[in-house]
Amino acid sequence: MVTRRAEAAGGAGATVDEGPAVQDHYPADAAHCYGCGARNPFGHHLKTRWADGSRTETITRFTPGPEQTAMPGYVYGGLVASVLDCSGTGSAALAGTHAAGLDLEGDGSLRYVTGTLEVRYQRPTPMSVELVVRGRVEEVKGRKVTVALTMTAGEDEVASGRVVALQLPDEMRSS
Ligand SMILES: CCCCCCCCCCCCCCCC(=O)SCCNC(=O)CCNC(=O)[C@H](O)C(C)(C)COP(=O)(O)OP(=O)(O)OC[C@H]1O[C@@H](n2cnc3c(N)ncnc32)[C@H](O)[C@@H]1OP(=O)(O)O
Repeated sequence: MVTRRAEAAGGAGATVDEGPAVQDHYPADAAHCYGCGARNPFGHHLKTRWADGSRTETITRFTPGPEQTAMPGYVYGGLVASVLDCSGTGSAALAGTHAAGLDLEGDGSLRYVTGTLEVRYQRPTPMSVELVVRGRVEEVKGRKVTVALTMTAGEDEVASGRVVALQLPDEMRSS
């Protein structure tokens, strides 16, 4: 378990980053994703966790490097979209697995793909600063989960968006 205390997340002593990362519980045959797959040696290896006990808010962290530059000192927008994307599908997996009454560590995670990704670039995103993505689960409806996302760099909200994720159909899983 990773526990981090972050004043920025809700005042002194607020506890965030509790519990297991959903990506560590993806089935091995569905863990190759560039953004979030543990089995992709070239990917981001994002880790998404419940932010607190409410099971509605998630948190994902990523620090970009110089190879992800748009212009000197600032992050490529496609990278921002990619991090929001897999933060969204990870949040959907947490929410869908929880809604199905499954235990992440005992049963593993359900797997979701992106149906729709919306991104609003609010400010230039600074390089080499930890980006913190917070997800808010808006709806779990059948196989579909909608997640609202914000990305902050330090004190600044640099991007926001929304992911509609669909539980991976069995035929895609076996292909
Ligand atoms: C991807 C390759 C996997 C290979 C297998 C290996 C496993 C590896 C795991 C992959 C992990 C990647 C995680 C990282 C994120 C990505 O990068 S995923 C890659 C990008 N995404 C894609 O390629 C997905 C392409 N799209 C599709 O395959 C299909 O359109 C989908 C998304 C599976 C949906 O098809 P479907 O399951 O037949 O959906 P359907 O039953 O028609 O609709 C169900 C509900 O969803 C809604 N819906 C359907 N499509 C959409 C949509 N696009 N937007 C919003 N709502 C939608 C419908 O309106 C309906 O809503 P309700 O009426 O119930 O309210």
